[in-house]
Amino acid sequence: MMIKSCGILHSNYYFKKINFISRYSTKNSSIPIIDLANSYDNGKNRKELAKQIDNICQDIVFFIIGHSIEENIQQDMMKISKEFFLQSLSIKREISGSKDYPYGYNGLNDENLSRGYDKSSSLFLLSDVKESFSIGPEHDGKIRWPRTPLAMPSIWLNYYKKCHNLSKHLYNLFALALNLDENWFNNKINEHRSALRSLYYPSFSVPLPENQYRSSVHTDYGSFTILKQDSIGGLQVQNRLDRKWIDVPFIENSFVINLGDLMSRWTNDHWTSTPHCVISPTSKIENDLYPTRQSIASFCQINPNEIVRCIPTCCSKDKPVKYPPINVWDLIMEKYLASTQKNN
Ligand SMILES: O=C(O)CCC(=O)C(=O)O
Ligand SMILES: [Fe+2]
Repeated sequence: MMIKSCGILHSNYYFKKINFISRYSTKNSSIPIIDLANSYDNGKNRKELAKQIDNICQDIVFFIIGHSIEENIQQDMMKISKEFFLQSLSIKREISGSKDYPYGYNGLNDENLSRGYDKSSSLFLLSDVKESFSIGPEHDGKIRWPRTPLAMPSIWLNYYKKCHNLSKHLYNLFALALNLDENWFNNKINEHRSALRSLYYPSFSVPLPENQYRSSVHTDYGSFTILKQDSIGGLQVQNRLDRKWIDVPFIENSFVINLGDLMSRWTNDHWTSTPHCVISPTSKIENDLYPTRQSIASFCQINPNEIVRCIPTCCSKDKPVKYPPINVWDLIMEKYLASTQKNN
């Protein structure tokens, strides 16, 4: 219904408070779901949503729905990645990472993410039971693609572009949530080094030992991660307030957003990066195997030469700066080399 007052037309809808947040709750967890659909065209909505994002980021990860990445594009990405992983090891090993090219293929036992997170407890852990393939941005030199599948470059680059566009929207919301100008992050991501990584956790027939994970406990290195997972489960995150580990369920056509280490540094721990891991499945499927699992992580990184220091709105006399300024790429490489033990 339209209301006419003082010559200005308003619709009732305009005044209605939009509910952006719902929650996925189980007996021992509750994870917020943010619907972005109404946040694209309307600045007022973005500000309203940003206030709620500030509260959520002080606590835990969140899901996003109503985002801009079409479902068929997500499915193509999962499908072509699976085709890649099901090839012979020799083809996959043709593109492997190094200090100078921290992308490409990592096979079973090539990585232990907890080594870059908690050196002491990682000594007891065996390597992660997973495979991965990663790329960096096109503007950072030539991407090394596997020989096959032939359609991989076009599908991956399309997905990469979509994630970057979505990340720009999320950066704007995070800036508003931190009482900054909406564009505050723009000049920090114009030469970004965001990485796209597809993960494949193979099936197995006997339970993994207690000291082995599919992905061991870690925090991500960049600003935040846009994570797509399949319906198999296993992802767990640690709640900031009570430090409890909770399962992250599968929600169709959603992404999990978890904050990385740069957010802790920028915000002086007002928000912190979320420790997470992937545990092995507890039940077998028909063919007497524990099921495979797939996920796609888009790690949103900033310009490599950027110095990250506390955001002015996050420190005061009562909240002195905790972290010294740091060059971003140094921090990322330190963690990458620790978890992969690649020193050349
Ligand atoms: O596979 C997942 O769901 C999570 C993977 C992950 O946390 C990572 O690669 O950093
Ligand atoms: Fe992660």
